Amino acid sequence: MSTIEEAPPSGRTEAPKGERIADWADGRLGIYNFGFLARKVFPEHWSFMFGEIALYSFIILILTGTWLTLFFEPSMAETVYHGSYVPLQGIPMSKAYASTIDISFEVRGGLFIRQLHHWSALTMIGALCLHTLRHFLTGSFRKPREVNWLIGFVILVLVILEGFVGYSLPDDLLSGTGLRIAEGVTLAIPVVGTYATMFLFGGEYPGQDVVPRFYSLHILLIPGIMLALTVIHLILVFYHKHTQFRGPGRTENNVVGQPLMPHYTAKAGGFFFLVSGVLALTAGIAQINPVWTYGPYRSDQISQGSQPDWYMGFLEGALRAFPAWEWTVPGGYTVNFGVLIPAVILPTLMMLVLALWPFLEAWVTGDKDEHHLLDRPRDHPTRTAFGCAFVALYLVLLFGGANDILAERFHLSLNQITYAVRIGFFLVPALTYVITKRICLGLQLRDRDKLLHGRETGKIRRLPHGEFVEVHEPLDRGQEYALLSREVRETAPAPAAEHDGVPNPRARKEILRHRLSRWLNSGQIPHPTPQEMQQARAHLDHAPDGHASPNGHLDTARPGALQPGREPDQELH
Ligand code: HEM
Ligand code: HEM
Repeated sequence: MSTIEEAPPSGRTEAPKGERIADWADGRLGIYNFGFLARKVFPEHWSFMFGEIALYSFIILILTGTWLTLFFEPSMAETVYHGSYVPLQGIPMSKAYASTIDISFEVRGGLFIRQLHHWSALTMIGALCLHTLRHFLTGSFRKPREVNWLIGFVILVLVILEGFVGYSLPDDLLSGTGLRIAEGVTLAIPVVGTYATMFLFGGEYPGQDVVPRFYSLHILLIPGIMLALTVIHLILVFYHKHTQFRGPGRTENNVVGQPLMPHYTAKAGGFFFLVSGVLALTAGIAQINPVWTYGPYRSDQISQGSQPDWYMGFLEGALRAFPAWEWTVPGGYTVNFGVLIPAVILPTLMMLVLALWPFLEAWVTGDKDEHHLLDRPRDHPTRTAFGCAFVALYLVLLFGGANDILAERFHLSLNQITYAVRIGFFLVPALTYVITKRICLGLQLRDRDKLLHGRETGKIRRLPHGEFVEVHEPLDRGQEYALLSREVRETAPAPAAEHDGVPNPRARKEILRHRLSRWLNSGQIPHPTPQEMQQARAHLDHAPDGHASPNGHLDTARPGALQPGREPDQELH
């Protein structure tokens, strides 16, 4: 006979407290509808962390910047310094400069927060440049992410502007020198330059308005737009889902990785504290922008060895290296090419290429497909070489911006450095292009070699007849798949000169496209054929001392077919 035992009454008449709070919130905010976000999948790769570093530095900038607003006085009204920094005692200066000195020496923790703000700014811009480079080199900007690339690009321009504007706020001799250059550059813009300068400075340079104006831009307008764009940027990353590198089980239709809750949240949270910790440590021990040593700004003075923050250095270099060309237009107007070309036209062209690259590439390749799998930089040698040449050009100009420091430290002639920068401007990017392309081709050949002959293990064996051989191990199935799944791109066909006896009206445009597409797709080492793979495998299997291949035939026609089951989670597009 069986008895039914009833559980003793728990005494609980309502749901647990946590559930009640959740129900309460759901009734008002509909939070249960967002449950799917918890299962959002994030693939893992070290290069994805640059965006996170930028985000965390931005958060620290907002926090430290808000703190600085409590003590900084954005005014160019004159005051006389009577604070604790003796060398500046009794010196007239603007209130902006005096308040920056006070933040540094009078306010408790002020110097630390100022330095944390400045180091976070430098780190954020550095991380964003690497973030941009990683997207460029892996082709993540292709359809459907072109708009997100453009949004990112606008953020990049804004953050550089924000950095420059913030750097100008303390009104010290160094930042004033930077502002003086900005004035010169604005003046060099034909037709509107003079009006734009008057508008910017509220009259003749330096005037009384520039610091309060820059202050509004720095704490309100620019960070406000940046924040809004960053939110849209991240929503779009969620919406498009993340890209991923090729590998077993990874297709154009899924994302394989760790879910947002709890893995990614825990990891990202830890990483936030790590980034903050490193920034705080740097701010605590590494001095940056010691404005008290420069003194207040005076338009008749300039300090020796003036250098902007690193991200503005390329403009400085371009200005220093460009010849002082001028052209006086009939009527008595002077066009200052020596400033206009290096400081306005050159950076605008560089920025345009960067902003429009996804659209140029899509037009040249005629590719209308969505891409969620990333290219390895070596597999797209022309794009990679172009990106590296771009970085090389930037670095040459950055180097040129430090010509006085280099001349002084290394006892070189300033003029020789300037000539080296002029030659390097053309030569270094061209050499970088050629060398990078060769490296990419070499790496592709190595991949092919690995597929056909296995991985070199570094183990040397002696055969019975005395010969020494290196043991080659076949790649495991996952590695083999990742290498073989590389996309083979096709070149746009050469256009016909005429159709049915009628000249093709779009022939010139199509020829241009065909040539560009040939250039862009050049340097693709073909995959080994199935016969080559079979022969190589047979050879490896029977090699005197190689390991037997564990692999059977690799089915590359079904990319999703290989599911090693190592990854914990996946999401479909
Ligand atoms: C991406 C965002 C930002 C960047 C790149 C940035 C950059 C900078 C830089 C380089 C300085 C000069 C620091 C120095 O004196 O050594 C500065 C100063 C300043 N920033 Fe920011 N900033 C950002 C956001 C903000 C925000 C959001 C606020 C306020 C809400 C803010 C408030 C200030 C103030 C008050 C100063 C003047 C104080 C001083 O120079 O010590 N900043 N900023
Ligand atoms: C405040 C500035 C920015 C923040 C906080 C930010 C953050 C992020 C994060 C966290 C991701 C996902 C992780 C990753 O793929 O690395 C991402 C993706 C992306 N970012 Fe940014 N980003 C910023 C600026 C930029 C810039 C300057 C560009 C390029 C010009 C850019 C282009 C992209 C693209 C195309 C993706 C999608 C790629 C993918 O899904 O794999 N972002 N961003």
